[in-house]
Amino acid sequence: MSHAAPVSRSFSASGPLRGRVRVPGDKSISHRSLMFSALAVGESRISGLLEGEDVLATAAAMRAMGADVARGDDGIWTVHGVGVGGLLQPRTALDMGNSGTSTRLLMGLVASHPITVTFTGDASLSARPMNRVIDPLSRTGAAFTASPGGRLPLMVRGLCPAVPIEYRLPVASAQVKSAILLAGLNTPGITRVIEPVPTRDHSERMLVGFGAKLDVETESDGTRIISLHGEAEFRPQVIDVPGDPSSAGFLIVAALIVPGSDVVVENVGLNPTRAGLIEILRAMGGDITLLDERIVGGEPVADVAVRHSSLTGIEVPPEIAPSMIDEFPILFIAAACAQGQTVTRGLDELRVKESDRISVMAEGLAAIGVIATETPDGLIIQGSGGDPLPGGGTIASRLDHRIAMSFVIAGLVSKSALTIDDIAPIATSFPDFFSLVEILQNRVVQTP
Ligand SMILES: O=C(O)C1=C[C@@H](OP(=O)(O)O)[C@@H](O)[C@H](O)C1
Ligand SMILES: C=C(OP(=O)(O)O)C(=O)O
Repeated sequence: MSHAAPVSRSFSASGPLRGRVRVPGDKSISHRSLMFSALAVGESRISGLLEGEDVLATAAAMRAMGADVARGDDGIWTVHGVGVGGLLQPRTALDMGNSGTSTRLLMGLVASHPITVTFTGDASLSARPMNRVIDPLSRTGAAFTASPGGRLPLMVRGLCPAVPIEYRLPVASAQVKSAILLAGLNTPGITRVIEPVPTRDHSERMLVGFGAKLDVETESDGTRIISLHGEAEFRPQVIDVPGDPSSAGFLIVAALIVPGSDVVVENVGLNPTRAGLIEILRAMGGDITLLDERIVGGEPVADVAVRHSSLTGIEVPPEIAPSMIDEFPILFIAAACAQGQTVTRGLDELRVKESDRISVMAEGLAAIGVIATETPDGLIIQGSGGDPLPGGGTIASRLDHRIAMSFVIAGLVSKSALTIDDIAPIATSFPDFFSLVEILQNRVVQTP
């Protein structure tokens, strides 16, 4: 599932953004909906599934391991699962494309099944660290043969029955936490993950929804102890996937920085473990109101009303990072438009995403005339005080959807057009991105 040829495109200053748009389904919840439904015996139905390339890679992998996964003409996905412990040996290597979540969570699932699976991916995914899951999963008895540095391509030989482990996370990572819990599903006894810094909790919520017995204790310092009872039996579910707050973030920041904008982004998931961006943008002076707060698919959701605002730079507290980890690239664009300086730190994890998001954003901001200083674990950005950004440069998106989308939004407030060398990666998480931006610009909808 490697990308098509690079698609370069230029972006220039936009008129006000106005209107209402609905963001597509949450990527994290979409991956988990497919994986968990594939472990239930019977038919699960999923509406609002994100149909981005990353999630389609998960769908293909679950099919290759025996589940029946199909999309109806009404957009509802049905999955007939094989049962916990029932995953089959795939005939070929599983191509995970650009998706870290698919790879790491599936490595966990495979680890406790009696199958051997090779995972491959694109150049970005093949540069990302997998030892963070190989190390704990090896303790369950699974065997790994990885490329140098614990990279893809790699092979997992699962062990059944596997050994239940207790593991304290050395990095704040929902992917590592989830990989261990998923290995625990087909393992006798209790698998325990100790999470000193809370990360997104979609796995915990959904595992309980599918019928797993899982207990979470929170200690006085915020450490979470998650205990999963193994040999679970999953019941099929009807799932309504809420909208993706990480995708919404691009449209929310666009409305804040493009003068005259007044936008409602509908159906935004606001799980507290994902809602850091809105908190920080409000602290910067963003006019953001939550409308019609409700529960969708067991998750808090609201429509988010946003008006153009004068933003002020702030120091972003590092503790908030896990709840907005994928939103830092677009926060940096908001900071570039704010009055004064924005300081971020504690963002080491950004260096191991689809690209090194600290240095790639620093390089891109420099290319469009924004002063940004790279530190070992963050960026310090001097804002324009609401003036247009100079623009004019060319941005290397480096197979990273969030870098590409962040600079599309920067282009909307740039004096001279900026060029992005490759916008194709946007399809990994937000295939409708351009249509939604164009709807808000009241332009004719065009696909790139
Ligand atoms: O569990 C998940 O669905 C995800 C966890 C995060 O990764 P890490 O766990 O590596 O921080 C996030 O960046 C990724 O987009 C999705
Ligand atoms: C980091 C991301 O995804 P993944 O790790 O699944 O590739 C992301 O979507 O920003």
